[in-house]
Amino acid sequence: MGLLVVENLSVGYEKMEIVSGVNFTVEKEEIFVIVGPNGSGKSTLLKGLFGLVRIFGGRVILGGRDITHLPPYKRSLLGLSYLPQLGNTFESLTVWENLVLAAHDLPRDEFTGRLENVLEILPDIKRFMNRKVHTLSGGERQMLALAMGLLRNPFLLMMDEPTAALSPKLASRVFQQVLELRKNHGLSILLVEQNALKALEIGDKALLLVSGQPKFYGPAQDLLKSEELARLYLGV
Ligand SMILES: Nc1ncnc2c1ncn2[C@@H]1O[C@H](COP(=O)(O)OP(=O)(O)OP(=O)(O)O)[C@@H](O)[C@H]1O
Repeated sequence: MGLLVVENLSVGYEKMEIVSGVNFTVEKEEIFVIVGPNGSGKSTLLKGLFGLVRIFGGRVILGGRDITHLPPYKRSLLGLSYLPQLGNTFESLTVWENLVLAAHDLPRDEFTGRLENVLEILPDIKRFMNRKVHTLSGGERQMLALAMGLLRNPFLLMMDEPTAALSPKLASRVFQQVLELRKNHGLSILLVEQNALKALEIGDKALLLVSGQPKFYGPAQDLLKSEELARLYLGV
């Protein structure tokens, strides 16, 4: 049994089904990559896994438990963490205030210890702890969003295009961090990426979505090697 099992899942908005009939499994300590052209439904699928959009059919099983219809906060308490592409921080508040908010529903006495762990993983945050978020660079904001996700001690971290709007150098750092989170902290990571080539290089398994339909599911290396799919859909 995988850590996250997605069975014949279809998701969308109101009357519109956007993603249809998706099946995949994410194992412990696996990096799972979702790629596909613009508008193919990658973000919608991720939102579906976190309970933020309408489920049209299928099931989502986390650690053996059916979470298909659980609200997001309950999924979060079960160890699933979701970093959205936009609006993942509170701009007019300081970094410290954002971290406190991210942990608002956790036991108070756990906050200090968890924050220490997170600052060990992302020490750079200490440098801008008292700054307002709107004064941070794109890379610093992304780091804060990651810290907010990690504070919740997830075992499965879902990231929606964490390298969007970052320079190639900072994007490489994010990919490096993803590898370290797996290696040093045993996390599983589900990564939606525009930067398909780089993401597939660090990924174990991959799903290719095209117009809401799964076109490929299997080892990430196989997708990279498939000249036809890579050329047609990933611009490789
Ligand atoms: N709130 C919404 N209501 C209705 N349709 C939406 C909503 N959000 C997204 N869509 C539509 O769903 C489709 C899939 O969008 P989605 O953002 O999931 O794609 P994506 O693969 O993540 O795209 P990108 O790579 O450009 O971020 C698009 O046609 C989009 O216009």
